Amino acid sequence: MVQHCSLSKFLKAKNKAESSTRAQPVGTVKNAGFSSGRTRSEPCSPSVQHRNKRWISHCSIRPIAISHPLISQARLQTREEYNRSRQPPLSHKQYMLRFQEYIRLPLAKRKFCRDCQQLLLQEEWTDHSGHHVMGDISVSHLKRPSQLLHPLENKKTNAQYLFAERSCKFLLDTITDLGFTRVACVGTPRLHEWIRHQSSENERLGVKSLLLDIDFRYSQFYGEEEFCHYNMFNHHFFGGEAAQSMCQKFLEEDDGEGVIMVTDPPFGGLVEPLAFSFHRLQEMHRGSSVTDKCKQLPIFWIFPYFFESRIVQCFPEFTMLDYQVDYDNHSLYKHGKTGRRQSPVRIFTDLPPESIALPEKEGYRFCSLCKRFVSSENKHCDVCGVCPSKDGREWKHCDMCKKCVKPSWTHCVSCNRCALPAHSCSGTKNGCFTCGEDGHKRRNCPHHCVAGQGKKTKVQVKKAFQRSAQRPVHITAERKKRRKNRTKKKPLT
Ligand SMILES: C[S@@+](CC[C@H](N)C(=O)[O-])C[C@H]1O[C@@H](n2cnc3c(N)ncnc32)[C@H](O)[C@@H]1O
Ligand SMILES: [Zn+2]
Ligand SMILES: [Zn+2]
Ligand SMILES: [Zn+2]
Ligand SMILES: [Zn+2]
Ligand SMILES: [Zn+2]
Repeated sequence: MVQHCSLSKFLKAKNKAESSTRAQPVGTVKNAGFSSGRTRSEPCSPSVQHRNKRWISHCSIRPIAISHPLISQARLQTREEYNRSRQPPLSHKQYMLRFQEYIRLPLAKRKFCRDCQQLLLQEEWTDHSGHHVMGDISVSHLKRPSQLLHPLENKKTNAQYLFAERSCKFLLDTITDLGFTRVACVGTPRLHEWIRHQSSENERLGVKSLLLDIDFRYSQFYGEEEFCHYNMFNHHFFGGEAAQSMCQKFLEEDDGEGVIMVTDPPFGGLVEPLAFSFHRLQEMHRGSSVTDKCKQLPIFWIFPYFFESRIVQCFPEFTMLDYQVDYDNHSLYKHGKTGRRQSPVRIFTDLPPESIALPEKEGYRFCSLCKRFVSSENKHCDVCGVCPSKDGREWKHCDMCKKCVKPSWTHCVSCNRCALPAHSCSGTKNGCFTCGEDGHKRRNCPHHCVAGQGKKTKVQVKKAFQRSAQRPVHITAERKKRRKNRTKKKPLT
């Protein structure tokens, strides 16, 4: 393992990194939170389905608008009004006052409404009669809100896939091995609570965590120094300047040393707007210090491996680790052992890969030629000079294609490339025209820009962000159907 001093040397050296583009001022965003257009005392449906729908609609992540010359003032105003109407009924401060009142209640009086996803004070019980109400909410429940709250379930926008303990443990062990003492958890509520839990059990660990997430339910459990209601698709702090400066203070503490950001965005999200926000968080971390411009906030960005080229376009210094991130509530994204599917979710980082030891007891090994830890099946190819596998299986070298390919592919003479034996030689019927892979079309191809355009400029990234911010709200039934088919379980090909 590379020592901590070499890590900081590395960080210094690489921080000649591009200074990212200044964001357009964020105008309006679609809000998330408890508000459903009804007041807290109005009854709400007890059905689980209804509950999920309600949360999904409030936590949908499509970034709406930034100030833009093509968006009329009137339209911006309408959106602002709409967003105001979606604000949660209480402020973060008010939720905290409620929480203090709540923890003073005896255990028998601590109730939680599962339909409304809300901690209940005694005077609210009658409003929730007929709802699914849990009693005896203990301190350990309150310390593990991600286990109490129902994961949001909208597959397209805001599915809350929560880390399995194995992944939380791996992430925290790695973070502490690398010498970090503060973690900005962007969209990683379970990691945040794991860090807080472990740090309270073991004082010597001493790792602090700040959660930034759009899921406003967490403000019932965490104070303003532990949680910011944040939209990572347009770098918007719902709590305004106060919340933003809380985050800045956290990032700048200890002169910006010892802090890392870990993010696990919803996979349906576009890479560019996310990268845009992460660059802005890095700017916040650099703060106003003129002397130490080279200091950069390191990132663990957790995302599926097939987004590698897109992420690398936005963060050229990032590499992908072989570690397979595992989730509790996603049957597809499980660590592969004994016939289970392998998880396609990986960690992208600007830290040197050789500094991140992957657990040997899970089959990872160090490749001294690639100078990084790789999965057990990922065999080094002497021709390509790398351990080539992306999906964790052993890939094979094709002399005709001059690269390593998936084990299930064979070389097709008419297409002059490797593909699945059952592929259609016209090349375009089912798969992607650019890379030939099934499961997506050319416009969504993660290799598309690499093949066609090369690295994206900051202006292109910014434009993509703006375009995504202006997309219409509606999705046609046809598009919905296509997406549904795409997300159906598919075996590895
Ligand atoms: C795939 S889950 C990751 C959870 C993580 N694996 C964990 O266990 O801690 C995505 C997370 O991002 C949050 N999220 C979704 N859209 C967001 C947005 N626009 N801004 C900030 N957070 C968002 C969700 O609430 C959720 O917590
Ligand atoms: Zn209720
Ligand atoms: Zn290798
Ligand atoms: Zn090869
Ligand atoms: Zn081939
Ligand atoms: Zn062919």
